[in-house]
Amino acid sequence: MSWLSEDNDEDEDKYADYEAKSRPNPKGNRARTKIRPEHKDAVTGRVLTVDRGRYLVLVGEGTPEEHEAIASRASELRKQPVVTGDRVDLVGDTSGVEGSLSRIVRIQERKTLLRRSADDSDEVERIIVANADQMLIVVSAANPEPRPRLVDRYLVAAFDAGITPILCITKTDLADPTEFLKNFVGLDIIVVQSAEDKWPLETLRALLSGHSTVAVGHSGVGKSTLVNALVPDAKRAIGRVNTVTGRGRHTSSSTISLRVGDGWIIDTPGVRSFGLGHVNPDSILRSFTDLAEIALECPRGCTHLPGSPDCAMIEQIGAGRLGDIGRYRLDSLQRLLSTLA
Ligand SMILES: Nc1nc2c(ncn2[C@@H]2O[C@H](COP(=O)(O)OP(=O)(O)OP(=O)(O)O)[C@@H](O)[C@H]2O)c(=O)[nH]1
Ligand SMILES: [Zn+2]
Repeated sequence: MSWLSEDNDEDEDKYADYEAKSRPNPKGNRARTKIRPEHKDAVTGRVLTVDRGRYLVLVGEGTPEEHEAIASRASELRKQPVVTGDRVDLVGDTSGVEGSLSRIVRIQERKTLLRRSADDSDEVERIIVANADQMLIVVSAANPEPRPRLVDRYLVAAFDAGITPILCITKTDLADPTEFLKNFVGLDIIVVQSAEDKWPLETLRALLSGHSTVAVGHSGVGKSTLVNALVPDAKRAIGRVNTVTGRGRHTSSSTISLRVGDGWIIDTPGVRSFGLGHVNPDSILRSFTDLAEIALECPRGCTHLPGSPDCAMIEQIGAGRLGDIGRYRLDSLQRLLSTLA
């Protein structure tokens, strides 16, 4: 059976007995009394990719027995999405041999969770990736034109999730990114530049080493090109940018984890928007520790946006506290907060 199979539930019969025991009493709404099996023999794995109800899971990571297994999701997890990057417990046939199918019975506690809320272009909230500790925000210097607001949105999502952002600006052979990059000088983030035939592979490998890095970017910015250069076996589809609209075709359709040295890069499909309805402004302020300290003196409910009455940050930074960099940082913070306003 292909793990790309459309049918999510064809393995259910194998577990019919188990299902029957764990189903709630159809008549009542009493709590279930049956104790579920504890799955003591479960093995742990890393979800590499998800495709139509099938999960590709890496089992025995870093051991001589390391292999990929295909899994479905136990019915008791039905309401909980399992996403790329999740650590899961598997039962059943975890051998990974052709036709084998195991079953995810538990999702281990997540260290981070990157989400995007429903918005105009996508009406459901999506969890993009679990357990990433870095976000590589890929943006092109030209073709398509860089959009600071989209980068701001990625930054907000990263700060909110407690994920460290890194900015990678591609296609610097086509345009000078200096002006664009001025938008981000107030942020304490690493910026990497990339150009055709001058891929910053050593720099990126060093940054990715030992981390789980989710790569995000608007379609067509050259993210797949970079990922392919970093992980030559990955063969991520590379699209052509439509020269009329500057938009890339959607060529990569699923989120996938790829190994880069002793780290992981998690490539996501190019997105045009990034809903942030779930984000609390306080979580953004927390990422600016120097400014957060001043904000303690702000009036209750202060939004810190330009024009906020008696905002301590605006007053003190305006008066030179933290110097020039303070002004840039306040600008950046206000821009990020305004994406939520
Ligand atoms: N001039 C130039 N072109 C580049 C560079 N990087 C990528 N490209 C081209 O940009 C186009 C889009 O690249 P992709 O790697 O498919 O872009 P993507 O961001 O993965 O887009 P999706 O797959 O739609 O998410 C391709 O034609 C690439 O050859 C670069 O540094 N300079
Ligand atoms: Zn304030």
